[in-house]
Amino acid sequence: MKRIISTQDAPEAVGAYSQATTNGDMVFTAGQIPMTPDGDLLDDEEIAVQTRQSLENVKAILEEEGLTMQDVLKVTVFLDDIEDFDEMNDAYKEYFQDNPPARSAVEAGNLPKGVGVEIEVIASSE
Ligand SMILES: C=C(N)C(=O)O
Repeated sequence: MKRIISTQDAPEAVGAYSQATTNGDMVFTAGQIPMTPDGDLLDDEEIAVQTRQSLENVKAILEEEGLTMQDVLKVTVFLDDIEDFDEMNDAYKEYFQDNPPARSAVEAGNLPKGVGVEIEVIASSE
């Protein structure tokens, strides 16, 4: 059965979605943008900073469900500008050093709130 995951350690949704959902096994996070849990938008920060905040939000949501970044199976990274790929990737590596999950990284352009990056993951407790 679908269950909503919610934590105050990640920013509230900026639209009509939940921070994450689970069926008790798989966890699907919403795309996390570089916004602090207090609601401060880091859209003017460099892409490395935006990437780290997005991944900190992912981490907090997973922790709410008792999972860690090691439990992530798949990541999708949406970039406003694919030219930011290398900078994003360098910051990203800090969170996934060994046995990194599968990942897709694409230029989406015009991300919500004018941010440079949005990151969503699928994780599993199994
Ligand atoms: C930021 C989002 N994840 C959204 O608007 O769907």
